[in-house]
Amino acid sequence: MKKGYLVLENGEVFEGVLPYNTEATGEVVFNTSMTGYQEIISDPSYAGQIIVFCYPQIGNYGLNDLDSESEHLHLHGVVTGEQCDTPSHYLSKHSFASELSQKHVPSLTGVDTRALVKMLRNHGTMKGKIMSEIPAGKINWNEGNSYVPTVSVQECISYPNEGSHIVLIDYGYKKSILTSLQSLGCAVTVVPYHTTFDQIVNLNPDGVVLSNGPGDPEALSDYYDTIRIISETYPVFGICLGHQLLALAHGASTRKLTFGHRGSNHPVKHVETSKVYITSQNHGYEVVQESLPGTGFVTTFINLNDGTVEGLMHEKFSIQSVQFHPEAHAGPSDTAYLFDAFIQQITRTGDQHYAFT
Ligand SMILES: NC(=O)CC[C@H](N)C(=O)O
Repeated sequence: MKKGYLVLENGEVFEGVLPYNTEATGEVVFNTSMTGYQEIISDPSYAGQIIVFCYPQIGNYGLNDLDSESEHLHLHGVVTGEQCDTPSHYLSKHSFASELSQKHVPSLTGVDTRALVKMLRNHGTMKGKIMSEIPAGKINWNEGNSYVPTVSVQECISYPNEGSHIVLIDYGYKKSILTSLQSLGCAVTVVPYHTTFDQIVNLNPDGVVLSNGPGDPEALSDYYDTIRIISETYPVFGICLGHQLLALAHGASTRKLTFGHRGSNHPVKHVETSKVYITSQNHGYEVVQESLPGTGFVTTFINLNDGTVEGLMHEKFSIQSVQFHPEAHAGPSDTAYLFDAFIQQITRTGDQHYAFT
């Protein structure tokens, strides 16, 4: 295999090998999950990013036909310590390396990921390039931060069912959000990120879910007004990017975390009950706690590692949101009950503020 390099914005270079010859540019982020690499690489929220896997060997149980979170891979690249090319699992259909090469995702392996992650933790997330040679001249680091249009559906897609009708606004939704709603009997209509309020009214939903998605939530500022009106009209549940957008739409602010939360074991505390849940997370931005007074939002969950906001509930409107992933995949399903709580909230009349406990 050919030598390759991860060249970082701060000038640091990490050497590895290129399983095949490709180049990539993206925001270099790390994920601490020990398992779940198939779900992680297929999560559309990673669009525009190069994922460094902290776990030393990736690929040993292969990839199957069930666990992908989207049909296409939207991430820009993958960095690993070691890739296993001889997977062993009864459901395995192909190897990690073959999935990446077939779907044209650049990867670099044989990298000292421990040193790389330590550096990212100290210096913060930064851009990087996977390259076959270290360039002599200056690198152009300008890359877009607006990946939602590339991952969202182009047209509405309906999934009929007997129960409540949920409109899922797609900023890059994970399949598990759809299946979590379907498993509760919900009929789901997935709609593009730019769907107008009137178009949503025409769909006559019982509730609206705002999905996860890639990039800086402020890149979607054109849609704050629509999101605010939707959330003042229908019961709404926001997940990750959806949570950030709800906060922004109601006047709160967001900011970038130094190195983000990406992994399958992030502890959060439910403020009202002090119960602790282990959650799946993948985000680089946070809702700023100090920006919440006056917005009508109260904090429902906090992250026990760094005290950041992990959940919100509106005092007046039927709005709940979480920064973590109740659909799990990859990760524990401790908070899967939140989908159920949302549907119960919709079906109860006159009880807008069903507590998420
Ligand atoms: N998974 C997500 O929805 C991520 C939200 C946002 N792109 C962030 O990184 O914070």
